Amino acid sequence: MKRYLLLEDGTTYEGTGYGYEGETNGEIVFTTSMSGYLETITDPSYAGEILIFAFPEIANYPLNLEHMESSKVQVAGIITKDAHAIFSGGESGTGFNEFLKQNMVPAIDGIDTRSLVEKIRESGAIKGYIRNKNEFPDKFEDTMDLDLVSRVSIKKYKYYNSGHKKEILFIDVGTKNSLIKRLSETASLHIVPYNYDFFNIKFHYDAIFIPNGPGNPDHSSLEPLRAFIREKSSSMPVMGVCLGNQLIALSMGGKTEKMKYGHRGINHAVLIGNRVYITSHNHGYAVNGDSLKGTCMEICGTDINDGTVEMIKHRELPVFSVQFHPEAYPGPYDSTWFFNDIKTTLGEKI
Ligand SMILES: NC(=O)CC[C@H](N)C(=O)O
Repeated sequence: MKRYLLLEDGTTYEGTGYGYEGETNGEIVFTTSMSGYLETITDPSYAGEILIFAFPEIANYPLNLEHMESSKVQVAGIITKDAHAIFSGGESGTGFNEFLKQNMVPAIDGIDTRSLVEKIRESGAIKGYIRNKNEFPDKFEDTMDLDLVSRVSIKKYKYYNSGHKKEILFIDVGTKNSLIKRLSETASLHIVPYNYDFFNIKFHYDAIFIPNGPGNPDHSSLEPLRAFIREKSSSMPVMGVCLGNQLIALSMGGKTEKMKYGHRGINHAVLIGNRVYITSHNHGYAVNGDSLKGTCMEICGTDINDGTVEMIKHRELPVFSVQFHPEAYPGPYDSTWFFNDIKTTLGEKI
């Protein structure tokens, strides 16, 4: 079945449709990961985004549903060069095509993803539609302006007792399962929605953690959360990953900005101190380094290729966060020391 990718700049790409038969729209972004396709498409940070796999062969190994990073596929759509879409097998017995149908996510294959990625590298992330007809919509919606966190955040408080005495207030702005798993190796978790009644919390907790999540970190719906981080950071450890890192920077008087086309992939080199770590990335926004001047936060890690701020910490207090993904999934384990830092911050032995 023919399907079309329609871009805001007037370009049309024709391909073969697979997955769900409806249409979709979003910001078109690309990942350079060669593996971990299931972990990637189920990461809630991708809400509102149509994902191009820059690596040509995708879904060429079976789905193992245990590797899902949330309960469903979160990308708005998928663009591939050569997806092994009907490949079935593995524990689930479900092929990629069938899985995307069940998850109501449209995909398009046979696209010249190399030229598309080059276009985005030149002009920046672009809005687009995947449609069954070659007909441009009246308007290209800016999905990054939407309150995406409300779509993916947990709806009700949940206690995750991992047998550890220390307790973390884990604010779910769109977490990946692997982050919950990694943190639960250090503490029990009070997992709360992003819009929880933060100033009336009755239970005890020793630290706050804010994970990854979709959309613009400066969105107005996140202001009560930023105010809470601002207030609590003077009295207890606050740590974060990706969206969490951006929210901490904003809370402390810094600014964030939209990147030209973001970082999405699993081999981004980050310099921290005098060491380079190969890290997993998925971000379209970044902390503006200059905006931290005169604040209590300092930059302690940057991306080697473009200087993007990748780690910040408080000059005096135990408040620190990373833009990259130390939990990997998918990605290399170079930066798992981040979880040891959390452990020692909580007074636990490594
Ligand atoms: N993975 C994330 O947490 C992404 C954070 C934010 N939505 C961004 O794109 O930069």
